[in-house]
Amino acid sequence: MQTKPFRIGTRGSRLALAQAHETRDRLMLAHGLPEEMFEIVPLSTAGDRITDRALSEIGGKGLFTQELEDQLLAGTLDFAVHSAKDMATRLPDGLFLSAFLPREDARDAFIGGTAPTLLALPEGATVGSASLRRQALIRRLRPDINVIVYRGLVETRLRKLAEGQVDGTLLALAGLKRLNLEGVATEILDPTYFPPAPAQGAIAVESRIGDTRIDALLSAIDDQKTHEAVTCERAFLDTLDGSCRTPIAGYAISDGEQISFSGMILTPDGTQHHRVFAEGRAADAQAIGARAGEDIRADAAPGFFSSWS
Ligand SMILES: NCc1[nH]cc(CCC(=O)O)c1CC(=O)O
Repeated sequence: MQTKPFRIGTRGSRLALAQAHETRDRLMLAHGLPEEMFEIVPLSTAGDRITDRALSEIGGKGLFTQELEDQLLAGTLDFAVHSAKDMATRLPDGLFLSAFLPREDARDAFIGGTAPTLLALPEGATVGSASLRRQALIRRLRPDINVIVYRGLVETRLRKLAEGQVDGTLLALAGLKRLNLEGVATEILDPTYFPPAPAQGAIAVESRIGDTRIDALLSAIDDQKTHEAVTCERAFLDTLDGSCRTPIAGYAISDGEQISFSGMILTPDGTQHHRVFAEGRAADAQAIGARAGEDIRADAAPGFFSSWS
């Protein structure tokens, strides 16, 4: 009988803490365990400390996860809770994504200052986003808009908007909902023309391969449909580029039997894009995503990827 509390690693941002708490609450409910059996351990990561440069410039997704992963491997954490979207597609040896919580709304939200919708913004308006996917999608729809790099916590970005530094910004609706801030959204973007990032809206739990005690704990809260959808989207991303240096969107829906996937790649200036659609058995989620990545790569002209540099 386990007596020491399980140690749950998380980043220290309000969004990360909300996600760690949701995971803990689900585990308490699933196993009938008291709160004292879980200790939430917030850690500051390099990605949290460096907020003035684009992620793609400073080394990508690993910056948000390395401290947590080091402590998982050292055994000082039992598992870590992450936004699945922030996870690199290749994890350090010995670790895996063991569970996914039921997905929150995967769509992007527009938060407008000077106009309520992206299309209603005045000519030449400034929109803040650090995501290459959002930047490219904005430029595709509104080439006149001046897109500026805009990083930091959800709260910081909303403050800059309130101060008038930008005319609007984009955030994942999922993050806003988890912070009880969805009321700030002035438009919810249709995934058909503004497709979300792979794994957006999903919470992933990372743990050690072969830790059967933790596997048994976490399997009770794993949502199979989310697991399948995110597996498909991450396989697509991995086939194209596991980092966050390229504008890539991917969104899958699984009903537990069948999965359907749509993906999109863009040039950073938004002038060119390609789309792919795929469907098949949910059990083949990984292969379907990987195949869709190969198909879209074959469809793009040879110069498409090299023009990104
Ligand atoms: N890259 C930061 C990040 N990682 C996950 C979310 C939102 C929550 C989610 O997608 O699950 C955000 C902020 C945002 O994109 O608005």
